[in-house]
Amino acid sequence: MKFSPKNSIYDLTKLPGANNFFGNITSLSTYKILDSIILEGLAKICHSIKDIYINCDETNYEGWSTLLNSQSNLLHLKIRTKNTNIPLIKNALMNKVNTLISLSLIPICLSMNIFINCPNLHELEIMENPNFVPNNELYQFLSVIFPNLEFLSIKLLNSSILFPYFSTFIQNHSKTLKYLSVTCFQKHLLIKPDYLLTYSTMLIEFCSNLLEYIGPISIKHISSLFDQCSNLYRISLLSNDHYNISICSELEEIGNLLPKNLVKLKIPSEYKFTANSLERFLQCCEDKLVKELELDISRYSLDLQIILEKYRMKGVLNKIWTNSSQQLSYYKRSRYVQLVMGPAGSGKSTYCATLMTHCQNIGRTVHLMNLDPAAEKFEYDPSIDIRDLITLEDVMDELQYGPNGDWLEDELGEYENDYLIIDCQIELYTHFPIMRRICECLQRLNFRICGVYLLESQFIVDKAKYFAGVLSATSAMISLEIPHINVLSKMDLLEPIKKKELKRYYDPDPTLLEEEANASMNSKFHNLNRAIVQLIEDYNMVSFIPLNINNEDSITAVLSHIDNAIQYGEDQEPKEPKDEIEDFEDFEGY
Ligand SMILES: Nc1nc2c(ncn2[C@@H]2O[C@H](COP(=O)(O)OP(=O)(O)OP(=O)(O)O)[C@@H](O)[C@H]2O)c(=O)[nH]1
Repeated sequence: MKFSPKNSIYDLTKLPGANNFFGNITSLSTYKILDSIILEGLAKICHSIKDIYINCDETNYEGWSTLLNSQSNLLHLKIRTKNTNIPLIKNALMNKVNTLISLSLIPICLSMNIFINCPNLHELEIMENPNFVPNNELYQFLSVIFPNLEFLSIKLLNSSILFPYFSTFIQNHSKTLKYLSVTCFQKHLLIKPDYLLTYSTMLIEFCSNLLEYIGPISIKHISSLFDQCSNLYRISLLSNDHYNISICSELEEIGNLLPKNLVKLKIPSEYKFTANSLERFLQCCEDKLVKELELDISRYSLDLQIILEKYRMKGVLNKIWTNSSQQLSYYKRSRYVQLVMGPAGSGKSTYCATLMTHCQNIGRTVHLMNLDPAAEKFEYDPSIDIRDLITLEDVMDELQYGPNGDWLEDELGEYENDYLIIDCQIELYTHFPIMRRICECLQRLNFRICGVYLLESQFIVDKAKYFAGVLSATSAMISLEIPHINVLSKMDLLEPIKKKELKRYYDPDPTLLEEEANASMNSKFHNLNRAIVQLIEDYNMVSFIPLNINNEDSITAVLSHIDNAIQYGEDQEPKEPKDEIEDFEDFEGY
């Protein structure tokens, strides 16, 4: 059982049934929050926590200390904090860590000598601490051998003075290590060249068991790495330099020495090569590789694009990763769009702003796109703005002027994390075929589109307005031919009694509604009501999701319906070192 407490002033253990409910917790994590009352309460009833994740920068660790003291079988410990030393946690962990299987300290924030006796340690992730002067305890820790260590991830300062010690630590574990990641949380590693040479020699001499390697290697050792570590199936090289370095001959050599199971190769953008050497490399891939290759070369000049496309078509490259600023035009990754529609005042702009905030909070990148030349101000600056192409004055001068496909394609090409939210004006999809053209353009650019149609909840309880709303939503759905979700906006304004009544409309039975509508209308409208109900039934797609913008769960529910409609997340890539490095940029402020 997992438990992630949110901030609360209550002792949860006083709740009825708490012993049964919380007593079985095996995994506990807190995020940015440290509530001693909760943790001390849990300490009384939870004694079988195996997996602990402490993520906070506060200084009061009383609660965690009490909780850790009451545990006897810790297997996984993860700590993220900007604090440089946390003696309370250190004391609580004393003699409690010898059962650990995995340990992650980002950055190192405890005296490492408490971890010297962890015979079962299988995974270790540590980050150098810029404010933690290396002390004898750390050197001592780096001289210990953990007989079961298979996964090792080390994050360094860019010119780490500890690098040689880490290098020795790696060598000492070379027999068991399968996964090794040596990265830097700033953009560039700048290890002294002679340190790097010694490290590279060590790596190829001792670490032939590696299955995955992320880290630096001296240029002159690149081909030996491929030759000696023939079990590698994922390799991400990190440059140890700011400058461009030519690796033409190395690239050709690598081709001849490819580990046959290689599925991922990442070459840093500082490494340059010619189209000819790339072609020779890919030729070898075609001949030797058993599996398809995912290649991230962070380069995309036209000559390289043509060659890459040729080998992609042959299936040698299943994916081509690009860096953030540009994209390969043929790279068919999925991208996503929400077209937010609805009558004037239904809450479209408010919905867009709410979603932007929500996505920011959960760490999702989304961009706002404005298609309204008359728009004046936004809570979030649009990433793509029609006002860059056309002003309201232009529109008035030349009424025929609509969004221009070339402009749209140019703008859309810029985004790597492509999730766009487009705030649409009602005229765009009802009066002109422009929205359909935009949808076609987006689909050509490999966007998956979901229409999100907002209707005000207050109006919907009135049958006549319900029919009108459903017809306008259906008209948008039919004219655009894209997956479509109806959202009932402004639920926070609805009285509780009306909310109950509204539930019938979430997934309505049109026949019932027809009877109710007929009861309050003149009989000459009954045929019309019948025809509308028939239409709704034919499309069988009219249902509504309520949205209360003041309730995070409600926003999450709406977003997950939309994600489901466009299958967002289905082909998201795992986080790569580049992303991880960026994650730690906030440590630069130490
Ligand atoms: N209480 C509450 N007010 C809302 C909500 N959504 C929108 N509003 C208010 O309703 C009014 C119209 O909202 P907008 O987001 O501008 O609506 P819109 O659909 O973008 O309007 P147009 O741009 O004219 O088409 C504003 O005063 C908003 O503050 C909501 O969920 N709850």
